[in-house]
Amino acid sequence: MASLGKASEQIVLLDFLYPGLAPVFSSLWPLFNGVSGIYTRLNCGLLILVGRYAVGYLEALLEAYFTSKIDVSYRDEVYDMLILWVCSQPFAHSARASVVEVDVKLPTHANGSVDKKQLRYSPCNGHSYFWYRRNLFRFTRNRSQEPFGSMREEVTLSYFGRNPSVLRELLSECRRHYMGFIENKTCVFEHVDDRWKSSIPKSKRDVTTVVIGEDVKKEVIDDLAEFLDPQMKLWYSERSIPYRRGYLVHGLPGTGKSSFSLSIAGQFDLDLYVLSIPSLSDRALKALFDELPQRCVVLLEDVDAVGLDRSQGVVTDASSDGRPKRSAGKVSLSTLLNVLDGISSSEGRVSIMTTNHIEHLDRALIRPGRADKRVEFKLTDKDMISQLFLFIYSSGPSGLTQRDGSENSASGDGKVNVTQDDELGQLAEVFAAKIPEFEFSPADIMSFLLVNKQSPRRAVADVGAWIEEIREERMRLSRTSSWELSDEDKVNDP
Ligand SMILES: Nc1ncnc2c1ncn2[C@@H]1O[C@H](COP(=O)(O)OP(=O)(O)OP(=O)(O)O)[C@@H](O)[C@H]1O
Repeated sequence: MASLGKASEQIVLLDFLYPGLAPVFSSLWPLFNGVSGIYTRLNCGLLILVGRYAVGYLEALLEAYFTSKIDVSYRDEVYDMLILWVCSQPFAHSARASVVEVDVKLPTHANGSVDKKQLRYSPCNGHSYFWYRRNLFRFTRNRSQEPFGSMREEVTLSYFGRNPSVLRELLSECRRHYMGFIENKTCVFEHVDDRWKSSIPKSKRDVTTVVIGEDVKKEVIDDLAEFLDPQMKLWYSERSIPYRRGYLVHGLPGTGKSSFSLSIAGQFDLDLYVLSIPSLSDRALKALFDELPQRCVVLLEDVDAVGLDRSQGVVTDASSDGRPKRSAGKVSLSTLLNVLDGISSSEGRVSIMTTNHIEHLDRALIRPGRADKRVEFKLTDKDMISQLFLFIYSSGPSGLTQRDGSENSASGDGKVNVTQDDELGQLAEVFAAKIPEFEFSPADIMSFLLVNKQSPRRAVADVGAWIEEIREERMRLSRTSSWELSDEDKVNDP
């Protein structure tokens, strides 16, 4: 009796502190005191259920009438903007549930160094609350697995208030943060199945660093500058001409086709969307083209891998003129033709198709309108070789020059010796004279020069031996492939 009296005193006290909750306390009291009969337990269960429902109801009420929210599409670049900002905020580091990744988008320090393999934490699978400009926000991110194994994310940003402009302010801040991050970089998008995903932004590559014939370079750049002129869009629309421009860049491997595409995207401050034709299906190609933004460069690599049955739109091993096709891709020619000049194609789009085998392309693909200009990237001539030499050994904008510690060094005292510009010019000429024209690609020459980047004199001295080495290696490779071919013939030959 004494304990019951004490209990009711305490319940009265609790009721005083939390008015209206006396029935709840009196139901729970026996449980805390070990006097838990069946009715008490039932009461508790019921209370928990009602409590849960009430909390859910209150949450829904709060969300419906007192919060503003924005759903952020995982497929959109704004997702990258938000996540980049979130990762830089203190609340991201204290989230109880988070995703950890090696930070591949780490900014490089001013001196060019990077802190290797830093970890990046971002809240995931739950809510995170944070304050921004005296407003309380909630960041919700949930990951789930899609039927075909790919990951899907749902991201929502909400704010406890009814003014949606506060949310937009925060997103503008994320955008500013992101724009600072991609300054002087080219945003490159690659495809994951039928979705675009941004990859690490690449430092803008100056067009002068891609050594091709100056006339070819100038022709393309002038043409593109004219096309992208703000007045041009109107000019095209007044004449009902689709506002698009297409280039076909062909040449042997390693002649700079991809590098040039990246550099012109950077030069005109356009994003680059890269499609590797051999790895695509018709469905994915259509979906990806549908999602291209206005004013961008879309790079279609290895278009010779496209299937060539134009009439049925199915992939076969034969070209439209009946010739056997070297290799058939999963993308049919009809689909590629359709997406290139379909009605829904994005305005202001610049497409660059690259191929190592122009002779395998169907005429329909390279007709004007789809490929307005054809550009051939050639193997190196004397001029290109000496340009590559000067490009490697001249001092860059940072003032960093090559050092020459070779035995032939002018000082001869073992000290590092910087080659003078006029001497460098002479060395470039000697170097170019030693290499036969149109035998090596710029990539071949670059790889040799990079090995000798500390010493232009050693490069000049060793280039003869390198040529012999490459020729022998090519001979060996061609013998191996012809043996493989004859083995295949034997198998096919009954
Ligand atoms: N003309 C060039 N000027 C400067 N560097 C070049 C040039 N061509 C190739 N390189 C260098 O060689 C490498 C490969 O070049 P790139 O990928 O642009 O060639 P590609 O023609 O696209 O080759 P592929 O046909 O095999 O895709 C790059 O690192 C690039 O810097």
